Amino acid sequence: MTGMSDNGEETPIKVGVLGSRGRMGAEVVRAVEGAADMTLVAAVDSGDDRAALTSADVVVDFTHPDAVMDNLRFAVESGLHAVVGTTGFTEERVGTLTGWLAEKPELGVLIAPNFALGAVLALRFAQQAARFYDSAEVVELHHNRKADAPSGTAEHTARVIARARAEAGMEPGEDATTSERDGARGADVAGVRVHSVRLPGLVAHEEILFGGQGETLTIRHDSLDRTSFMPGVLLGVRAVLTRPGLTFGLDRVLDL
Ligand SMILES: NC(=O)C1=CN([C@@H]2O[C@H](COP(=O)(O)OP(=O)(O)OC[C@H]3O[C@@H](n4cnc5c(N)ncnc54)[C@H](OP(=O)(O)O)[C@@H]3O)[C@@H](O)[C@H]2O)C=CC1
Ligand SMILES: O=C(O)C1=N[C@H](C(=O)O)C[C@H](O)C1
Repeated sequence: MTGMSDNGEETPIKVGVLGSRGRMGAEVVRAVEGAADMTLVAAVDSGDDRAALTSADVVVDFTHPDAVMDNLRFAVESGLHAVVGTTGFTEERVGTLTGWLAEKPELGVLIAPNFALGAVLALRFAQQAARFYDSAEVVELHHNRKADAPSGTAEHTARVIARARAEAGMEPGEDATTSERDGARGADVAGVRVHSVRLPGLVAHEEILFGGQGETLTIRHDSLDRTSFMPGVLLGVRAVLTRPGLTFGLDRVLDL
């Protein structure tokens, strides 16, 4: 709840959704409509007027990596908190957003590469495991309508693993490959190989594989349905109101 009305009742959080006709946006619209402490004030998709969002307290963005920065600039300029699931956040983009937020220190923006609880836990488990194994690789598997590869989750996971290994003073894992067809060893993300699979029937899945002396460890998460992301999105909407500045990752909100 955002505050008290004149008669002493708590007022619901006013939420606007960007990308509202997409796979995720439509699910967010349903989740907000079903939340007792929220009210949906705007549902905006490609070609719609974003002015409808200005009555919101919080905007939720599930659009496209090419659209999200412009949407965020609009949100910050309009004095709206934002919860963002859209992928494509490079360090440069995070720096740009941080600059915009410096002009509006009361505003909060939460960006989460993945809102599913299990995916957030898998990331944390991978971070803990990283320093105990010689090598790590990530395999992400998604539906074939996905625009970006590797997934934002896999990219973030690889970077977190790389950072944990560097902090532990570890060298890159041994790999004798000298002859390689392009892409056969996946994308190199901060020294960690990331492999992307795209198939109809899949939703969102990730395996983090570690190898060491005589053993492997596999951490796997499966989103079997897009409702898996909704508790995290609603949690983010509630949390962002009291978290000024940029928060990156739902793990921060869950206090893991
Ligand atoms: N963080 C997380 O937990 C999750 C993140 N994602 C990410 O969310 C994003 C969206 O995924 P998904 O819902 O599957 O994609 P969809 O393509 O199904 O939905 C995106 C929607 O946004 C619309 N859109 C595009 N540009 C704009 C704009 N400028 N303003 C308003 N609406 C716009 C699209 O319209 P049109 O098609 O006409 O362009 C479309 O309706 C992706 O980056 C994906 O990786 C997905 C799942 C979970
Ligand atoms: O596009 C998707 O579907 C998903 N996108 C996010 C990502 O790229 O990590 C989150 C989840 O994997 C689903």
